[in-house]
This record gives sequence, C-alpha cells and structure tokens, in this order.
Amino acid sequence: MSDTTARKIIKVLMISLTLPMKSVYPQLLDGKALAQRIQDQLKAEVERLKSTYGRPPGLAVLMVGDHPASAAYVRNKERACTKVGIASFGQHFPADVSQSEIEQTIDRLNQDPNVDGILLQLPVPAHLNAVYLLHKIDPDKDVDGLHPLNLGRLLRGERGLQSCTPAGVMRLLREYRIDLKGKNAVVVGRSILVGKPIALMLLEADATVTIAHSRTKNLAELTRQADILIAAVGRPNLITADQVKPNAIVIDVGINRVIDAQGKSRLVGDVDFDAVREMSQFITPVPGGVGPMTVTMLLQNTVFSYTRTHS
Ligand SMILES: Nc1nc(=O)c2c([nH]1)NC[C@@H]1CN(c3ccc(C(=O)N[C@@H](CCC(=O)O)C(=O)O)cc3)C=[N+]21
Repeated sequence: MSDTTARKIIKVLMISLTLPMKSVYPQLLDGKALAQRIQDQLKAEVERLKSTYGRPPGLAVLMVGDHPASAAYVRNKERACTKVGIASFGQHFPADVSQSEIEQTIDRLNQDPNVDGILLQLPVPAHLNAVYLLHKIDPDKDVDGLHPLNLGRLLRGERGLQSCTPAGVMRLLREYRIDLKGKNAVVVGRSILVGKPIALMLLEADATVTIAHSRTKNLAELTRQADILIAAVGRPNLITADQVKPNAIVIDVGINRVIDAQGKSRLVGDVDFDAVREMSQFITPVPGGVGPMTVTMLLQNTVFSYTRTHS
C-alpha cells in the first residue's frame, strides 16, 4: 500500500469517526442527574446546619387556587424539600382569597424565624396584584429572586438571590464547561421569570446577548446565528431544526403538556427535540433538563438564605 493511499484511508477513517459521532450523538445536558448530585450535597449540608444551629432551613410555598399544573409543581417542590431535610410550610389559599389575607400571611412569614424562603407560586388569579405581593416578600427571603431589589442586584451584577430557572440553566452550562465568552446567545422569550433574568446572566458571563419575542421580525434568521439558543416561550415545536445553527447548544426551558398521537398526555418543551438533537452539540431534554434544576436551585437558595442569617 502506498503512502498516499494509507494516508487517504486514515483520513476517511478519521472523518467517519469524528463527524457522524458528533452530529448523530449530541450530548444531552442531563439536568436530572446534576440536580440529583446537588441535592445529595445539599442534604449533607442541611444535616450539618441542623446539628450546628438546632433547626433545619425552612421554605414557605404560597399557592392560590387549584391550577393542576401549579399544584403538581408545588408538590414537586415540597417533595424535594423533604428529600434534603428542608422544612416546608405549604400555604394553600382558595381561588377567591383576598389580597389582604395573602399580604398578612406574607407579613407573618417575613417575621417567622423558622422560615428562610418564601415563594409565591405564579400565576395567581387576576383579582390579585401579583407584583405588589412580590414587593411584600422580605428580599432576604425571596428565594425566587423576583423582588425588585434582587432583580436590581442582578441588573448591576451584584450578588443576591437569583431566579431559580435561569440560575439552574447557568449552573448546567457551567457544569458542562460550556464557554460563553463572546458567543452569540439568543434568548427567545422575555418573561420576568425566565427570559429577562437569563439574558442578564448570560451578559454577565460575557456572551453577546439578543432577546427575541413574539414581535421579533425574522426570528429564524436570528436564531440561526445563535451559538447558544435558549427557548423560553411555552409553545410546543416553536423551534424547528431549520432555525438552529449546526452544532449549537440548545436549552429548552418550555414545559408544555400535550396530547400525543396515541391520545396520551406528554410533557414537551419548546424545541422540536428529535430533529434538533441531531444537529446540535448539546441539548437539554424535557423532562429531565431544566425542570429538575429549577427545583434544585430553589432548595439551594433556601439554604443560602439560612446560612446568611447564621453567619
Ligand atoms: N413563582 C414561581 N416560581 C417558579 O419557579 C415557577 C412558578 N412560579 N410557576 C410555574 C413555573 C414552572 N416551574 C417548574 C418547576 C419544576 C418543574 C419540573 O420539575 N419538571 C420536571 C418534570 C415534571 C413533571 O413530570 O410533571 C422535568 O422537567 O423533568 C417544571 C416546572 C416552576 N415555576
């Protein structure tokens, strides 16, 4: 065999080994596994805190009405608390509860030394002023990071309690050593719970950030430039393969319950997962991606808030 033939064979082998591997088997960003690992660490930390200071960290979850999806999230959060040893104080109000009754509860929880974190599950019924309720929560107990003071800190790049979903996404990116410096990050969605705070965090990590939304012209043109694409809208199959740059990193924050072809209820994100996973470098699954990280960051924020008052 001549030298050039051998070289050609090696080259073909190398190409066939590297290229298809990369495009056919993109890496999953496994939020479920990472969440489990962090929760194990938190459990040990909570144990230590409990024996040092005599009480566990405490989280109060306020829920209004019986929206089934919200009820399921709240159950997830309470179950996770129990798992790591955080005391959870559930407050379930009927859908017609008055603004002042919730305000009084928040005042009481603000003063309660056994409560380190207070979370108002959103959305709340339309007769309530959610913004004002969020203002009432003590910023030091605002484990959802939605108080204007904590949002202001985020805007300035100061330390503070940060929104759980965006914080969970950043932790996932960091864990997989995804370099953000100078990369094009496109965030689709501009909610105060996800889109806006995640854009600020990506900016803080030196990404070049674009926020797209329902009024954005030529969305596909924009998303195709994204090295990092964050979908946070809440619409199934919003992001299709032709809207994604090959080898991009795709973070799917959407949580949508749909009825599949067999008539079964199924959880899907905002991304057409099967098609997009084939051409992306990293992608988060739904379920098992961002969702479990959200819950875990809530636990972490509660422990953080506890340690701050004990140091
Ligand atoms: N004040 C406030 N803070 C929130 O953080 C908040 C909120 N309101 N309102 C609703 C959204 C939604 N959310 C989720 C939490 C966990 C999962 C989760 O655990 N998902 C699992 C599976 C869940 C399942 O199978 O049903 C997963 O994706 O693997 C999803 C969604 C928090 N939210």
